[in-house]
Amino acid sequence: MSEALPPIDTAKFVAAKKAVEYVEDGMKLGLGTGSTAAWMVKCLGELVRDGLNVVGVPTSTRTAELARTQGIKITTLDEAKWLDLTIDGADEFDGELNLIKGGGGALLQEKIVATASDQMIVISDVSKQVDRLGAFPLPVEVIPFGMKITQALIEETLVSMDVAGQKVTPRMDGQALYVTDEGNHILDLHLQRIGNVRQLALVLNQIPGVVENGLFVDICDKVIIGHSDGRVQTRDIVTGEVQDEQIGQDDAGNIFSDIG
Ligand SMILES: O=C[C@H](O)[C@H](O)[C@H](O)COP(=O)(O)O
Repeated sequence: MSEALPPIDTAKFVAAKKAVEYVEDGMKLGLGTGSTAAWMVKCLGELVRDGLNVVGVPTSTRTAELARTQGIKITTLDEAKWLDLTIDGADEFDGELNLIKGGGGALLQEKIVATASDQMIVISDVSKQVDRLGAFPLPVEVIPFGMKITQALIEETLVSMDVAGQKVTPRMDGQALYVTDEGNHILDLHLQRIGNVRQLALVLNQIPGVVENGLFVDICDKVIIGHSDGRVQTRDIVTGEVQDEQIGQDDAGNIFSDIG
């Protein structure tokens, strides 16, 4: 049964629907994490049930569970070795398709998987598009041992780099520290605006105790931006091409999805 979606879900759904058009039979796919990526997994599940043969490497236990319920074959990155395409969401993206990721805590596996892919497509609603990254708190995954020292070293580094804001807060899950799929914690860096994204990404990873940061630089090739009226815009950073189109509408102009 066709069902009209609320505006934010429509934007995510149409971006996801467009992204799976890039999936070809036989591909090895990185499956992202988050509410937008979940739409992509559902759209992919529909194609798989129609006979598409793909194997997916999930970037979190949440995505692995969803992929299984959708009937998508999954494997590990080590088994797959290299991937054709990763499709994932983002918390922010700029004009060069640099990203902030990790709002859902999955940045480490997401970065490993995207880096091990020929291509990364980001799917997003238009609200994540920014001139400069940094309004969204930058997640940094740190090991539990000596976490307070790691936090202090990050704060010192931010001061020395003169990055605006500089408040660092441990991510919580109720009363306890948030624990990632890898058993680590997350520090959220409230920076407001990041001047030199590339430099900050490199410097953060030099600090002992930091496992990975949520800045994705030179990893994303294409962004598909969904709008609540069903329009999608696809921007390719490699070719510079920009394409606009309309996705799935009924006669009354409602965007619909048969995907449960
Ligand atoms: O850790 C989570 C991921 O990086 C997500 O892709 C990101 O937070 C965007 O999630 P959503 O699509 O739910 O906004």
